[in-house]
Amino acid sequence: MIAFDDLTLAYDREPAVHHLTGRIDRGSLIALVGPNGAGKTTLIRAIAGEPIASAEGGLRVDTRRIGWLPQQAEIDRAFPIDVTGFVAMGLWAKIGAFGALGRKGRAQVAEALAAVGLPGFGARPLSALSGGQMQRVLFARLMLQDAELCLLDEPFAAVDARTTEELTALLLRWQAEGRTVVAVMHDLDLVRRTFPEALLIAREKIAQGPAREVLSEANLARARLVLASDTARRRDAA
Ligand SMILES: Nc1ncnc2c1ncn2[C@@H]1O[C@H](COP(=O)(O)OP(=O)(O)OP(=O)(O)O)[C@@H](O)[C@H]1O
Repeated sequence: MIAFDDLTLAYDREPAVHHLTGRIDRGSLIALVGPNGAGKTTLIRAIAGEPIASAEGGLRVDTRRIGWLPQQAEIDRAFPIDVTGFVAMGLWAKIGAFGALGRKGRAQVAEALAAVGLPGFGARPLSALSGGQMQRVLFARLMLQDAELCLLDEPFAAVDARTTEELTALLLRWQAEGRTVVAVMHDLDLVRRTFPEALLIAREKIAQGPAREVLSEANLARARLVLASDTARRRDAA
């Protein structure tokens, strides 16, 4: 589904992702992990098709049906829209941004809200949701996109244990439906428990494979070391 070929992504000539080679197979459920500043968000944004200041090497993504779940901080919750209107954005590819939602669309939105545990929340303004409820709403929108490739940036940040458990079950369901799911993750215990596969990066690739093996103490220590020495080298050069 995704192939990296000596991929380097940089801002202001500082590489955030460095000489990354590898692939993510169709149907994978994979966690993208690494220390702060490792390049995870940069990489997932590039996969989503966002232009990055400077890109070298190859990045191939084998579908245009991509669904994106941004970090919550990137969403303007004060925007005057209700939950139905927001979740319905997931249908834009089908009905267009200005198309009428219609009875079928409304039913699909209601079904998605029920699937994320928020039945009857459609008329609430976005600003009246808790953080965990907002995360469920983002999952509902992604669900309606019916994407082949689902990309999620820190989907469980600031979400309680029960919500995390319920939303994780959705990721597993999407994988069982044949979708490819890539999620930037910080909770390594959760990754070990629920993700079959992980890709650990520290600008460069540290390891990829079964999550429990990738997240060994030795690999995590190497990731921290690579990032710290890279950062120190940049500081000395500055
Ligand atoms: N828009 C930008 N302009 C310049 N530098 C940036 C920009 N976005 C990110 N960077 C830099 O690129 C590097 C990688 O950042 P990125 O956000 O991809 O890391 P991350 O692994 O997602 O980090 P975190 O776990 O802290 O969210 C960092 O050094 C960061 O400062």
